[in-house]
Amino acid sequence: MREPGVRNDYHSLLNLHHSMLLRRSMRGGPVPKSQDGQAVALLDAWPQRLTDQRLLRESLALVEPFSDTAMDLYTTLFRDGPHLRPLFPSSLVAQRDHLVSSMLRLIGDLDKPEVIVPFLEQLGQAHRRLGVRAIHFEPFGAALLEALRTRGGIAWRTEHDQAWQRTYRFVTQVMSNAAQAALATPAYVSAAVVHHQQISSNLAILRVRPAQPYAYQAGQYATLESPYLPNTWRCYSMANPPSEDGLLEFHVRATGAGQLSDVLVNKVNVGDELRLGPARGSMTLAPTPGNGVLLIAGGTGLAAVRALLGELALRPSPPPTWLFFGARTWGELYDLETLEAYNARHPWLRLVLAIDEGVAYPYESGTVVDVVARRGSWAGHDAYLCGPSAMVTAMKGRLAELGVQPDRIWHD
Ligand SMILES: NC(=O)C1=CN([C@@H]2O[C@H](COP(=O)(O)OP(=O)(O)OC[C@H]3O[C@@H](n4cnc5c(N)ncnc54)[C@H](O)[C@@H]3O)[C@@H](O)[C@H]2O)C=CC1
Repeated sequence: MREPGVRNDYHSLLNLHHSMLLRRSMRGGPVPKSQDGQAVALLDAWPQRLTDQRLLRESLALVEPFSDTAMDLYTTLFRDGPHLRPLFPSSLVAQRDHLVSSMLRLIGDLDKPEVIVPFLEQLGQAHRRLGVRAIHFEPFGAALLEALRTRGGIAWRTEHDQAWQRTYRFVTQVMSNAAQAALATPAYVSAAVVHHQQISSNLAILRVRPAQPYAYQAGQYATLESPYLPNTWRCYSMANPPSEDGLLEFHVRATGAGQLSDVLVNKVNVGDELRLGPARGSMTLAPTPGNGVLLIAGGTGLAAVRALLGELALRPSPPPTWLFFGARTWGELYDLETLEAYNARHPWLRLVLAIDEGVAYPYESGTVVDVVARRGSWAGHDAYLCGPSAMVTAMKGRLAELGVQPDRIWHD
């Protein structure tokens, strides 16, 4: 293990290098602005991409369980480069799961450049927040290959190795190009917590004031990090549309001890600082002329839906809108005062509240999916869904059966 001072020197040098690139970009130096042409060139330079996809799929069977291989990768990486350890969260479990799901997604979609390039570009930009730079890709790649070869054993073939090497080169080039193109925009802004309301033991509403103007649209989400849990970033939707006071509201459910959500609900308080990554997500309002709007929220998925509702209320003549909000129990239906105030003020809005089991008038009984479906056809509506992924998947299927055109359904 090296001394903390050595680590700090290492990271200071990297920061210096980063500032130099930034200055060069501001002077109009050779820092790429658009990545589209670069990505096309990288794809053209990789003619055996589909064969490599087949080889990667085949190789996965040799290194099962892949989550263990990923953990071997981190062991090798920190053995050879202990100075890299501070770039990662103290618990590697979520990090490993994220890596595994990103790699499986990458392999599954290698034949779809229109999906994979934006995915990698976003990943490249997101890694800036963690202090990851192009220089770190080489030791990571070496550790990845060592982990694959060791686990693959005698069944590991040269073809598998080469396919992984070509893929990794493509991935890191797209990621570094995207990170460089984003150099002039901050990787994150700090934000002060100005309001923390504990709704229940595992649910809180936070309001934060970013230290500088923060651009986003209603329906988008941001990644958050707290100094109480360094290097762990999680996504939360802004629950309000952009407002003049610049405040952002987040709804957070604690899902497990030691997770960021737990820290945000149970530890963070007014006056604490958070870090806020750039806004992401495509679930923004794009009303089809003449259509009604269907807003559907499950649990804290209410956040994004409430921002969309706030945005609709700012428009001169909002379309007829239904808002369905479902929670497991009566006690978990939160933020009702705000929703009921909107409902009372706006004749174009109809609010329906649902709880999974039991009947508690005026709430409807059943999952939000069942309660929406119970009303019959939803033809002529644009639908916006936010909540647990099982709810979103089930709702998408039901809405398609109930007359909503698939391209008129939004979710993130
Ligand atoms: N906090 C935030 O800003 C955001 C949260 N989310 C996601 O929303 C989810 C909220 O979680 P919880 O509040 O714990 O919700 P939950 O698990 O308590 O479920 C809320 C409601 O969703 C419906 N639902 C859940 N599973 C369903 C299924 N399999 N089929 C049909 N309906 C189902 C039910 O009506 C249920 O009462 C999380 O997965 C979170 O990732 C999504 C976007 C933003």
